[in-house]
Amino acid sequence: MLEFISVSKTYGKGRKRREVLSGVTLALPPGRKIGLLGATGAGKSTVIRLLSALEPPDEGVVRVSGLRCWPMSYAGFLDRGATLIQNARMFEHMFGVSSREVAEIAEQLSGVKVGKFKLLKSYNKYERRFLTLGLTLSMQFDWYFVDDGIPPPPPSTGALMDETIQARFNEAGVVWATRDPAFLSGYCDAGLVLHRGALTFYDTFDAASEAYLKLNRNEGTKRK
Ligand SMILES: Nc1ncnc2c1ncn2[C@@H]1O[C@H](COP(=O)(O)OP(=O)(O)OP(=O)(O)O)[C@@H](O)[C@H]1O
Repeated sequence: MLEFISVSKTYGKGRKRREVLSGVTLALPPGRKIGLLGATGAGKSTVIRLLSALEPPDEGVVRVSGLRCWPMSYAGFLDRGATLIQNARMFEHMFGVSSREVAEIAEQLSGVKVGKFKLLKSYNKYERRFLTLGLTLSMQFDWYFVDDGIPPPPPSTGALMDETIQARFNEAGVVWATRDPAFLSGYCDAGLVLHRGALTFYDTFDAASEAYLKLNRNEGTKRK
């Protein structure tokens, strides 16, 4: 379970004050594929950062059972001044997994020729992006988060990367943020709708899409 208990989050002050979440309480069941729907600027990225613990709430508590991964496109967990195996050792330290296995999986998924003493900052940006994604997918988490999209996989190992993403996601809960419900239809089996500080869970993705589209239509009518 991943829970928000009376969670509030606000940016800015005075006229620039922007309340993204206003006292939200909800529980996300484990193992579900949850589409997070919100208009541009509604706060989807903020919700993803709160869910994945990259950012704390101003008020309230985020409670989780199981291991949370960082968002799929996040690279801030890497030490660019260290080698791949040194980064993998951090995984061993934090999660108790084998660093050798982590490094091997990351290398295989990335399709990058890894140098034993080569620091991550010495790879080119594509190689580093592929190694980052490889490390992210090197172990199984209980929750995954996608903000809009997954970074494009390397051409040489794209199929293996896609297969691995599918396998990891199948064994976990996923929260995937998008503005466009059509993009996630057929994949998600539950939904969250974010609108003006309120975040609502729907037990089916169709119900969430319908509620989201209705809110957008109403906003459109108000603006006319
Ligand atoms: N670190 C920050 N400091 C100040 N304001 C912020 C910060 N992060 C987000 N905001 C503001 O909070 C609001 C929600 O931003 P957020 O990026 O979470 O929305 P979003 O739904 O992901 O947007 P988009 O669909 O454009 O990606 C926006 O008004 C944004 O300007």
